[in-house]
Amino acid sequence: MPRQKRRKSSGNPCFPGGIPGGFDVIGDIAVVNIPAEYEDYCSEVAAYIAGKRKNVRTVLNRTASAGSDFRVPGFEVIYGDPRTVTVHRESGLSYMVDLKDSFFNPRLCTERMRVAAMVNGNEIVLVPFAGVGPFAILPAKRGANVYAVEMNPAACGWLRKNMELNDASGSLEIIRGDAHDIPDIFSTEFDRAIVPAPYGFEESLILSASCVKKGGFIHFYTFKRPSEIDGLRESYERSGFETVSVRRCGNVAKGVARWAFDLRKI
Ligand SMILES: C[S@@+](CC[C@H](N)C(=O)[O-])C[C@H]1O[C@@H](n2cnc3c(N)ncnc32)[C@H](O)[C@@H]1O
Repeated sequence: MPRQKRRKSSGNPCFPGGIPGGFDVIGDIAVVNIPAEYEDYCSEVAAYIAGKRKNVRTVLNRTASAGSDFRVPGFEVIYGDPRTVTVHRESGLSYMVDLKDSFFNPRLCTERMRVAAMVNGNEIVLVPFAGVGPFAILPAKRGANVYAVEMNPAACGWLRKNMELNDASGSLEIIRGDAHDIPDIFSTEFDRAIVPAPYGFEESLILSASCVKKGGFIHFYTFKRPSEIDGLRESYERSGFETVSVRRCGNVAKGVARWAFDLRKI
């Protein structure tokens, strides 16, 4: 049930510069992470968001960080319909997701388009950590044969649903499994791997790349401080990768950003 307003206030007392940390809109659900010092203002935050984004029917506040293996945070409903299932539209495709059981990050939309634009229709592409499918379905729609690996059974269910919703069934195979087992699962030599690894999964670069052919590409996502990037590039080179490009794509914590490394296996 929507949470009761704890404190009455007039006007908009909190956010002359916007809500700290901002908010995400996934389909018609807004997700916010209200800092402790503002927790008395949940109703005002929700009303502010709903006033700014007219398509929003529900506002969820994160109550626990996405610490689990499946990267799913805890939520409380602070505005509107008490529900967590929605359909998000991105790059002409639809993604259905239940935010209480599966991860989805709308902030990576541009990044997904950037990478998918590099994929040729005849490629075989590996996508570990596929979630509900945004990194996997886009290249499948470009005609590539995509193998998506995801460990969360609920996310696999949504991935299947989204594959059908977007008419990508002919070019996408879903493997429910642990990305650590990739070298044992596949004997395929992939042309490309798109690896949106969760925080701390550095080993998934080498594991995924072991199934990519020489000259093939790996798009690897990692969370680092800017001062670590030159050293990382050198360590990737020592491990047999050429860094084609590296770009920063979003801050995740104070001083820490998400980085996309486009690597070529030498
Ligand atoms: C950072 S999210 C990326 C999800 C998706 N690619 C996206 O952009 O929305 C990580 C995903 O990896 C999955 N995951 C976590 N550990 C895994 C593992 N060892 N093997 C396979 N999938 C895993 C989680 O369930 C989650 O869906």
